[in-house]
Amino acid sequence: MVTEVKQYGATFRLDYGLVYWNSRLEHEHIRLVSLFKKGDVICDMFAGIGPFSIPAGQKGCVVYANDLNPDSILYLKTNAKINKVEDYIFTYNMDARVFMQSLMAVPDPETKSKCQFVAANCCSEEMVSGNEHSTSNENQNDVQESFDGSSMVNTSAKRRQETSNEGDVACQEDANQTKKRNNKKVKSSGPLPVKPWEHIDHVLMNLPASALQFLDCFDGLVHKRYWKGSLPWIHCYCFIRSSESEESILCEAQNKLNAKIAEPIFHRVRDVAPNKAMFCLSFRLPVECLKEETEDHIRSVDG
Ligand SMILES: C[S@@+](CC[C@H](N)C(=O)[O-])C[C@H]1O[C@@H](n2cnc3c(N)ncnc32)[C@H](O)[C@@H]1O
Repeated sequence: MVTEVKQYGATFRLDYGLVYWNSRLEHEHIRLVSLFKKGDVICDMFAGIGPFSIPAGQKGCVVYANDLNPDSILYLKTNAKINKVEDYIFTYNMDARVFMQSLMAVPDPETKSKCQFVAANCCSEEMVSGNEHSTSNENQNDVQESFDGSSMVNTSAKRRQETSNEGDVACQEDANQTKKRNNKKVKSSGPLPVKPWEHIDHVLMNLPASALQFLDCFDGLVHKRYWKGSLPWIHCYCFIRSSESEESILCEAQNKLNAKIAEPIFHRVRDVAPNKAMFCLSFRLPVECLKEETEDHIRSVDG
């Protein structure tokens, strides 16, 4: 049965028989979205019908939202329209691991001509001065679920400060750069372009029964050479049973990442059974997870 529910001013249409919905997560949805800033790039690996993605879009974040269930994606698209944030939310229907790998793949120069064609069809009027993809305002959403790289170039939010490859990727953005960026004149009301392989602010992993198992996809996912600014926050949901501890979960996460997590934050979301609670483990992606390019790869990508 199709029904509508409201959370923090957003409306969600859904069919309980076809998609996941849990009203008891409302506080958690609000808590996490309150961490996002306007213009942030969000990657929602297990988006469902959008209880994180929709309010993030309402905040002016650009969201790459994925779910394996095609019905979830249908309702997510519907909900993006109902809440008038379809320009900010880009939907994908695939396994979360494949989604992340595709999203973070640096486009190959061999596909460049195709990329430019896609860019010409999708780019919302370009937005900021000096953007080499400046073009028309048509069919902005036609590039959803396309992973040829340039679709991403033209579908998202804010510009990042340029940092040298040797620079400290984990450092905070320079305040002046942020101010300059915010002062740029925006012709369109939609989001500004971003390349996800250059910057993502937050990755959401709300699949508590198995999200930890997906952390291995971050090992070597981010290309050090192309990344700009701070490394992303990963918010990975999990269950902790009475036989387990935060330390054992952290150990599991680190094993999957193949890197040590500095300053992990465990947030208790709710008790789901007498001996089982849902937690959110948040941490910055460790620098050790970054991929160093080989000389051959650099030559091939740079042409
Ligand atoms: C617990 S629900 C969370 C949905 C939403 N984020 C929320 O907070 O309500 C997990 C979602 O992950 C999706 N899912 C399960 N396995 C997946 C996979 N391998 N890749 C992508 N999505 C998956 C399910 O279809 C479901 O919508």
